[in-house]
This record gives sequence, C-alpha cells and structure tokens, in this order.
Amino acid sequence: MSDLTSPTKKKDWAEDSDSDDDPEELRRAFGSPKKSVDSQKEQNGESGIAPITDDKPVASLLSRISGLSTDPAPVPASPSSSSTLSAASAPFTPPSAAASTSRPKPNTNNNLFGKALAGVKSDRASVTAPTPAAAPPVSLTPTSAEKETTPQVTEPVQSTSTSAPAPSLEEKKEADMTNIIDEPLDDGWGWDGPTAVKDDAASTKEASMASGSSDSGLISNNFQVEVKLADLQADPNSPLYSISAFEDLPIHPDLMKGIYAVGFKKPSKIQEKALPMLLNNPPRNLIGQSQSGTGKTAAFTLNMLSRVDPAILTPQVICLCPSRELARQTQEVIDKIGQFTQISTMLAVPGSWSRNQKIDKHILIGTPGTFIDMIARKVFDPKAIRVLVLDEADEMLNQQGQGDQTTRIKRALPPNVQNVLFSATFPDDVQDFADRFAPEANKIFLKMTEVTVDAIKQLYLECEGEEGKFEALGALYDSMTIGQSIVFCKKRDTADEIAKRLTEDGHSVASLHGEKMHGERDDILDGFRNGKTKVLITTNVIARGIDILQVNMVVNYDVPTLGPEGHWKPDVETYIHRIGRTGRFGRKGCSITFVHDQRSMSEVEEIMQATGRRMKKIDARNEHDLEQLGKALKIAMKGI
Ligand SMILES: Nc1ncnc2c1ncn2[C@@H]1O[C@H](COP(=O)(O)OP(=O)(O)OP(=O)(O)O)[C@@H](O)[C@H]1O
Repeated sequence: MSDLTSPTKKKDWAEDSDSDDDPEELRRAFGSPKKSVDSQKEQNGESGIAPITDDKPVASLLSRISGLSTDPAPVPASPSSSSTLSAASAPFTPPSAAASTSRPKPNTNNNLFGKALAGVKSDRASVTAPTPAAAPPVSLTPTSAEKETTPQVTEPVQSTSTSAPAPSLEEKKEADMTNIIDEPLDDGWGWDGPTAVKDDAASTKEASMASGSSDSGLISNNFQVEVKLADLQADPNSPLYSISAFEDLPIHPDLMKGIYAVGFKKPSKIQEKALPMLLNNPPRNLIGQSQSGTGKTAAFTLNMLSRVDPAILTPQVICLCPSRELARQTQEVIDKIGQFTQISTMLAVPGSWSRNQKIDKHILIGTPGTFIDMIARKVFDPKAIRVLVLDEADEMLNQQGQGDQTTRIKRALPPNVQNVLFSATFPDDVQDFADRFAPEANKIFLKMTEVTVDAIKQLYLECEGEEGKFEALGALYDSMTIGQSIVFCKKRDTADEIAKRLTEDGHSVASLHGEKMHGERDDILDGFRNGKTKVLITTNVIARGIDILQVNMVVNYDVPTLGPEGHWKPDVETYIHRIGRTGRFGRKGCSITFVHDQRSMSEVEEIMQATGRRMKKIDARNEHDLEQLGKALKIAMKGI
C-alpha cells in the first residue's frame, strides 16, 4: 500500500469543502487537527482582484425589474459588456440590519420576468467549445447500433387545464408564469448546440401538457414525469438510456422487489453498464463515471446489498461519503432498495454511534474520520469487510480533502476487498491515483465534454459588484415563483447574511454549513427536502451527491475557485457538482452563476472552456435577456 499517495489536486477554496467529520474526533484519531481553511487568506484572496479599469456601469437586475434604478440613464447593452463590468473591487461588507431594512423593496408586481416574446431568439455567446478529450476505456456514448435500435415511444400526451387562481401577489406571479407556457414556446436556448432542437421539441410538448397547477409550478404530475422519462430512456443520446431491463441483470429477487418499490422502471446507462461488471464473480474493482443525477447510487447500492451475507452479523461493506448529509441520504436509498432483505445498515458520522458498543450492522455508511475512529476503537472487525465504496471518489481521494483518511481506512481492510469508485468527475490527476487505489478495475469514463447534463440550462448574470449580487438574488426571488433552489457561497458568513436578509424580505430560506450543530444540519436539510423551506443557502458542504428532485434552480453566488495552492483558478469539478443539484434524472434545471467583476468573468470563461459548454449571458439591462431567463426558469420549474 505504500504506493497509495493521494493526488494533490487543489481543493475548492471554500469553507466546508473538507470532511465534515468532527474535528475533535479527528484529533483523537490522528493526534493532530485536520486541515482547515485559513479564513484570513480567504479574504485576502478576494481582495486581490485586479482593479477594473473600464467603468461603464451595468444597470442592476433590480433596477430593471423594480424601476428603482439609481442610474437615471441606463447605458445600452454593449456587445463587449462581458468584459467591461463596473468596478467592484471592494470586498463584500454586509450592510447593517438597519440598512437592509431601509433598502427599497423591489416592486414584485412587475411582471417583466413573466412575459414571453414569442419567436425571439437569444444572442449567441462567443466562447468556442474546445475539442473533445480522448475516448475513455468504456464510454457511455451511444454506439451507432444503439442509436439504430432506438424504440419510438408513442405514449399519448394529455393536456389539462385549471381555472386561474385568485390574484394574490404570489398567485399573480404564478399566473404571469403560466401565461408563458400558453404562448408558442421559444425556450431561449437556441445557442446550446445540437441539443437545442431536442429541447425545443420537449418544450413544445411541455406547453401542451401545461397543467396551470397553482402549486407553484413544481413537477406537476407524475404522468408527465413518466412519459418524459420513458422518452429519455429510449433516446440513445441520453445518459438515462439502456437496452436492457433490470430483469435482465443478475439481481436477487428480493432486491428486484426493492427496485419496484422505489418505482424504477428501467436502468440508466451507468446502471446497465456497471451492474454486470460489479456483480460478476470473482468480484472486481470498478471505477465508474456518469453525469450527476443519473443513478450511480442505485448502481453501487445494488452491488453492496448483493455482496452481504445477512446471516453473518458483522459489518461487511463500507461506503465512504464526503458529508454527513450525503451519508444519511445514501443510507436511506440502501434501506429502501434493501427493504425486502434482512440486511441492516448504520450511519457512521459524528454523533451516530457509541464508542464502546460493538457494531453488528451489515453495511456502514459514513464519513472517513468517523471510520478511522471506529477502527481505532475496534468497534468492528475491518478484516470482515468485502466491499469498499467511495462515493464522490475524486473528492474522497483528494489529498487536499479526505484522501489521506481514505487511504488509512483502506489499509485496515483485507487486500482482496472489492473497491468501487463512483463520481461524476474524475480529473486526470485523480484518475492515476484511482488506478492505484483500485488496481485492474473495470472502468467507465466520460469525455470531459459529456460531463454536464444537457437538461441543465447554464446562465451567468452580470451584477454590479458584491452588493449587486445580493440585489440580483433578491430581485430574482421577489419577481419570480421559483420552486426550490440552492444558493452556493464561498463563505459561511455570506450564507448566513444572505439567509438573514432574504428572510427579512419575507422569503422561506435556511442556511446550511459546517459550523452548524449536527442535529441542526439534519433538521435544515430535512426541512428543505420536505419543502418547508424553499431556498437553501449553503457552502460546498452539499455541493455533491445531494438528490432533491424538486430543486429547479442552482445559483452560484460565488464562482467556485481553487485555493492559494491552486493559484485561485476556477474549480471546474465543484462547479459541475454544484449545478448537478438540479436537473436530476432527466428533469430540467437552471443554473445561474453570478459574475461581478473582471476576475469572476474570466473564471466563468475558464469553466466554459473546460466543460465545452457555453453559459448564456444574462445582461440585466436587456429586457429580452430577462425574458429569456424568465422562460428558462419557468421550464425548469415544470421539472421535466
Ligand atoms: N433506473 C432509475 N429509474 C428512475 N429513477 C432513477 C433510477 N435510478 C436512479 N433514479 C433516481 O434518480 C435520481 C438521481 O440518482 P442518484 O442520486 O443516484 O444520482 P447520482 O448519479 O448518484 O448523482 P450525483 O452525481 O449527483 O451523486 C434519484 O432520485 C434516484 O432515485
């Protein structure tokens, strides 16, 4: 094992990008504190932004939608405005509570977001997609044979309508949005390359299926979801496509009952490709990559459940996750799919176990620091472990994150353990380490240009400096009915401040980050999952893996960046995972990245280059852009 030197890819430089294991537990286990983010450097990093010399103002989104402009003569949109943002070098200093309460509230009756201009095409962004990377060992790209065998799905499409609700403020916003759907649909995404045609067709279909439901436009009916899912699973270009049925795969009848119980009809591409490799005997390592929200969890869950001998009451499988939130979610999936078996599970996160009690559960799911503590305290025998799963494997192997802990755990396990590594991203340097961690593995990789999900419409919004970002966010939520959304920030303080201010403005908001107590974190995420809160303001702590189907918008309030050791470059992987919290398993979603100065603009450009995907610029001065944004959000709100 001496060759297991973790890769040193630089971490996203944000609070909570490390393991959220209890630092006290880690100190006990390692005798030293875990790496922490240097908050002073964090501030210095942002203030190191090169001053912007071109001072043409960008009128704020707020001024566009509220008519409360502080700029009496807005400058018309400039074609080069993406690189001529207004000066914003001052660091974000949250205004006092008094200042925030005296802030003029946007006019929420304004329906600028709510009106469509039928047939208007958006302007095209100028960033050129790079040449795709070399083909991986096993690709999830459809073969020509697969394309030819595509069955045509002919389910009927039903159209329903309901009467208009009483015109309260919220309902008026909803009615404005519903009007969009009744017009001939241009979803505004003609710039998105080959998928645009497909998306337009899908949108038209959505238009005819619009229910006009008054429940804030969330995924409005199961029938719609099933029809669209059947379409997607019959399209060889979709990551959800498969030729086979679950029944064709070597899955135990009790697990098949679990699959039916959770409502899965057909495997996704990653499930179809990975499961035969995973379940084959003798067990073999697997490194699997597939886009966010395409069903990797069920793939490794079916393998974990298949490899347990329920008669032996000792831990046999370990699943490592980067956060307690993801561990809890994964345990739930395992319990659901395994509900017709005798297999038991246990969470291994701070506060979930008792130090002197022997563990007799079959599958343990948790964060690495806790496992190290458990192994040190001999509460289970690591030599009985047969399968080690690393969910979000690139994160779990990252030396700047949890790589060292993961390697320590592996060293305690038997040499013939089956190593299963899954993620939506596997940067090159992590791939080398993954190869050494899981030797002779079967591999399923994506090209970099395939990593992002087509159904997520990626936008960026120009804001006027740091404070302009908050104004833009407030304006978005004031003006539009947005189902549920996640806002990602770099710092915990920013998350708390935004949550406070949005709450003062009457929105249903919570903030979640690593400084909160464990129980509180669980309650906050549960509240959001259950729809009690509509907006979750967070750090990278839930950037990966969290699966909440009704999330239809992700906001990158701060562009994710690597730390000082990464020369402050944009963190492309974290961006991909963050936006992947929407657009789950074929659903539509929208991501908006806030750009407030020259530096954040070039970070966005770098992300576009790396992913080969353009983000559509939303110029807040441009009525047409705002209307396109409104349409995108409406379509995302429909879900599918
Ligand atoms: N075969 C299937 N049929 C229908 N739904 C499925 C299927 N497989 C998974 N799902 C659903 O798709 C959603 C996304 O799955 P999952 O969370 O496993 O994605 P993932 O690939 O692990 O994403 P991420 O990269 O973000 O971790 C979940 O709600 C899951 O229940």
